[in-house]
Amino acid sequence: MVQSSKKVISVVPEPSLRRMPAYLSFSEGLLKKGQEFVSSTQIANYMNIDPTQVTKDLSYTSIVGKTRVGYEVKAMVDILSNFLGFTVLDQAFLVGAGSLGSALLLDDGLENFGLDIVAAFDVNPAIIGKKFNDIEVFHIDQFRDLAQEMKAIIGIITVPAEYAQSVADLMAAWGVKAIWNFTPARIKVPDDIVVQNTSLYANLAIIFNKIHHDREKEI
Ligand SMILES: NC(=O)c1ccc[n+]([C@@H]2O[C@H](COP(=O)([O-])OP(=O)(O)OC[C@H]3O[C@@H](n4cnc5c(N)ncnc54)[C@H](O)[C@@H]3O)[C@@H](O)[C@H]2O)c1
Repeated sequence: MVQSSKKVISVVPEPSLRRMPAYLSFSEGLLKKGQEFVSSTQIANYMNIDPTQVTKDLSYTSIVGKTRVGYEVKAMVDILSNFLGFTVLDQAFLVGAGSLGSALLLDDGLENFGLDIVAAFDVNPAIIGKKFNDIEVFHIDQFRDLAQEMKAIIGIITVPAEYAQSVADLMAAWGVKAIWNFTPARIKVPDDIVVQNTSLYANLAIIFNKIHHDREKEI
């Protein structure tokens, strides 16, 4: 079999992608302090990982290190924020403007990471018509019409778990490309829709597991 010498552009492994926002935040800090170059060892020490892992992760991007000096900090900030999609704003809808949903609507930080929530939906008459951070909450029955008008491509689900699938169906029928699901329910959507499940509680379970394990070791 003839091996092609052409470089294959590979899909970035999820663990590498998960580390990249931390590389970005670290290099932004260095840039503020006026540091021009950073080595993979310095990044690795900050991250508490091996320098070869840093080099491997960054090799998925177009960042190129220079022998002896390392990576140029400004280029790292620019390339990583582009690579992670943080420099382009993508529009999103949020369904379920209760305590978690409204907190997300009030979070200005999401825009810095490329997420622009343009409208929210709920079924509670006490919430409909309210604005959080200038984002209006509409009745869910208005979803189809407003989706047509606003053309958001990301759907955020923050409803009680039992309604997650029906909301996901509505979003899929409209044509979102990705769903950020904060509910503990596992939703089913067509394969071409990206689904990311996020749970603070899962992280809490890891914390508890670790501290309980350490406590057992002490006994
Ligand atoms: N991922 C996490 O870390 C995390 C953290 C907190 C809560 N949650 C989950 O997020 C969800 C919301 O939690 P919460 O504490 O904000 O609850 P909440 O009750 O405060 O808010 C839920 C909102 O959804 C609305 N709603 C209900 N059915 C709807 C429907 N069919 N269409 C549109 N809106 C509808 C309700 O009126 C309410 O405003 C739950 O599934 C919860 O388990 C996840």
